[in-house]
Amino acid sequence: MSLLHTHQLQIGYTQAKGAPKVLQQDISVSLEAGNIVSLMGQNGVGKTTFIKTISGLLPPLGGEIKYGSQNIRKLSAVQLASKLSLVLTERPHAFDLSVIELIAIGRHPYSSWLGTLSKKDREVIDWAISETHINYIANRKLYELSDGQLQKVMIARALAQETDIILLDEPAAHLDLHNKIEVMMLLRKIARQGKGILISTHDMQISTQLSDRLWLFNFNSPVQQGTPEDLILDGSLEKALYLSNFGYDMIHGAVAMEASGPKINLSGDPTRSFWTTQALKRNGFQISEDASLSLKVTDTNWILESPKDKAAFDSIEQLLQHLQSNK
Ligand SMILES: Nc1ncnc2c1ncn2[C@@H]1O[C@H](COP(=O)(O)OP(=O)(O)OP(=O)(O)O)[C@@H](O)[C@H]1O
Repeated sequence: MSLLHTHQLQIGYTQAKGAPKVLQQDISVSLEAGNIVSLMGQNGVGKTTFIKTISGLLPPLGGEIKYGSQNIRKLSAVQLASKLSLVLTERPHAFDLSVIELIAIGRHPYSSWLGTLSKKDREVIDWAISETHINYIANRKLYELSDGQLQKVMIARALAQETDIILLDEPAAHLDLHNKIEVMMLLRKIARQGKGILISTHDMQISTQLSDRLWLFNFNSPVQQGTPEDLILDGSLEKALYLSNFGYDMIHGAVAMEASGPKINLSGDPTRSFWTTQALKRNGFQISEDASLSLKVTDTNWILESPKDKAAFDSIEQLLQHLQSNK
């Protein structure tokens, strides 16, 4: 079921001289219930402008935005707030509020005209706080929070809004790895309950591991869409992110380190070999089966063998020191 779709949407902004500047055009996409979509593209390609346009903060320059069967233009601000929640990177203005007060604002579309919270409102607020693991900061003021803590609070507020659609602009920008994984798992769980989640991100883990689909914004060419794996295999992701020049290693999701130094034939435990390979390549060594120098990675050590010599090392650091001194 499509929760949100755009038809030939044109996005951009109005310049000081008054003429509109088009950033992207002919965007026809659909956000389905139960799906996570990542919006990707280079800096300045128009991702935030798109998110702001579909959430009604910026006017479209052309085309159509529909929530279900309703055109966005027919929806009041309160109606829109009951359909979508938005997590932007900007810090909220009301910095003197406490965390719990900010999250309670997410209940605004449902609370009475006096703003009084019902029992249900309180339950939902408690649920949002507990799902995002922010109980320990619930009574702090927003100005007391770190960037990462604030980011989780903004996600909690979006959850408390209980909308079918959640739009997030760079949700992991300030999160450490633990918190990023926690948020990723939470978004996955919520999506599978039937929500549609759109994330604008530069994070490869979020876009390729978590997302069901990618929408790729390019400069001077149409938006591409598909499952992450298809767009990786046909080269679209690499092209959209201008990674071809760097020899981006799409298997490991990392820059392929160019090496032209001595060759080493490496074998052994896969995990330990993976990290050994990374350290060797960073130091200029090539991994090759036709090398006279062989390295066996065991559970406990690293055994280096040349036609003349054999030595064992207890750590990658020791191995590197030996290799560097004999280069
Ligand atoms: N009101 C405005 N006035 C002038 N330029 C603007 C305005 N709004 C957006 N832009 C420009 O439009 C381009 C797209 O901005 P946008 O923030 O949508 O990009 P983005 O894809 O989200 O980039 P990033 O990955 O860096 O966050 C940028 O070059 C930005 O400077």
